[in-house]
Amino acid sequence: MSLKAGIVGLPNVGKSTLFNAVVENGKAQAANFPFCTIEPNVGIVTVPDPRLSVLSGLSKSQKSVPASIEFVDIAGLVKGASQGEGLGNKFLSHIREVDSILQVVRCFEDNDIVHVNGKVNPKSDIDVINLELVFSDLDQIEKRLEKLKKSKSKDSQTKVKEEAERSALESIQKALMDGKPARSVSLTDLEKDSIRQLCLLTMKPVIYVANVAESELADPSDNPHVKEVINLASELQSGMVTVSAQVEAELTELPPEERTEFLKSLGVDESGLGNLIRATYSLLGLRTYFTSGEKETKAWTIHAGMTAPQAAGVIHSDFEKGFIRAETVAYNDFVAAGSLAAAREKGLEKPRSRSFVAMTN
Ligand SMILES: Nc1ncnc2c1ncn2[C@@H]1O[C@H](COP(=O)(O)OP(=O)(O)OP(=O)(O)O)[C@@H](O)[C@H]1O
Ligand SMILES: [Mg+2]
Repeated sequence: MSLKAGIVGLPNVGKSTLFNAVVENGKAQAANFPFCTIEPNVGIVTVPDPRLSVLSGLSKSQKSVPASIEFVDIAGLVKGASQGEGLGNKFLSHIREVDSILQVVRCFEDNDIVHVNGKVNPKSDIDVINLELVFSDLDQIEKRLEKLKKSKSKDSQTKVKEEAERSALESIQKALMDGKPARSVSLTDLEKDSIRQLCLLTMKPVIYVANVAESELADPSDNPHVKEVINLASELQSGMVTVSAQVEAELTELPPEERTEFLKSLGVDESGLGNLIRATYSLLGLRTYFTSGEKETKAWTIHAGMTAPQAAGVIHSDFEKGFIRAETVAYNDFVAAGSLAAAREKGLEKPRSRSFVAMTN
C-alpha cells in the first residue's frame, strides 16, 4: 500500500526541481523550458518522524524503517489540456492515478525563466489548472451518466448502487458547473463508494505549494504572490506550504555539514521539505503506528479512522485472523514507561490517545 501524491502545475514552474529535492536521488530532468517533463517521474519519500528514533533507542533496535509515500512528478498542464491542448488528456490521466495533488504555484519573479502566460500570476495559474480538472471531471461524468441511463440491470442490489451513483454524479455535476470541486459536495457513504472507481480529479485533496525565490524564503509573506496563494488556499479549503524549489535543489548538492550554514545565510532555520512531506502525509489522511522490537522499529502508514485492531490487521495478517492479540500502547505512555513490559505492568497497554505504538515483540 503506497499512497501517491502528484506534483501538478503549469509548465516550467519548478515541479521537477522540487521533485528532485524531495526524492532522494531523484533524477527528473529539470530545465528552463516548458514541457520539459513528459513521462511522469516516480520516487519514494520517507516521512521524517522523531518518534521513530526514540522508539528505536528504547527497544535497542538494529534497524529502523520510516513510513513512506510516493511522489509523482507530472507533465505541465496548460489551458485547454482537457481538450487535448499542450500535452493534453494523457497527462490528466496521470493525475487520475494519484491520491492527492500538490499544485506548484510560481511565486518567484525571474525574467530569465519563461512563464507560459508571460506573467507571474498565482490566481490565474491556479484557476487555469482547476478549470482543466473541472472540465475533465465534467466530461467523465457526462459519459458515465449516459452509460447509466442505458443500463438494463434488473438485480435490485445493482439498481440501488446505480441509483446512488446517478444521484452523486448529478450533485457533483451541479457543483462543477458552479466552479466548485467534487470534494465540496457532501455525499453519503454509499454514494462515495459508488463513484470511487471514476477517480474524479477534483475529489482529490490539494495542497498549494508556493514556490518562492531564494531571497524571499526568510519572509515569504512579504511577497504579494504568496499572500494571494494563502488567501486562495483558504477560500478553496485546501492546504498551503511555501518552499523554494531552487534552494531545496541547491541544498541537496551540498555536503550535510554545509547545509545549516547555507540556510542560516538565507535567514531560515531548516529546509522546507520536512514540512511539505508531513503536510502531504496528513493530507492523505494517514497516521503512523509503530512496531518496535530488537530486530527493527518500523513506522506503518495507516488510514486515519482505523481502530487499533484494524491497524494491527494491516501490520500483521495474523492479528486479523485473531491468532495474536493486538497489544497497543500510546506512544507517550510507552516512552514514559520505558518498555512494553513496564507499560503492561502499569496497565497502560490499551489505546488511549490518538497515536499508538503497536508492539510485536
Ligand atoms: N524557486 C525558484 N527560483 C528560481 N528558479 C526556479 C525556482 N524553482 C524552479 N526554478 C527554475 O525554473 C526552471 C523550470 O524548472 P522545472 O524544470 O523544475 O519546471 P517544471 O515545472 O518541472 O517544468 P515542465 O512542466 O516543463 O516539466 C528551472 O530552470 C529551475 O531551475
Ligand atoms: Mg518537469
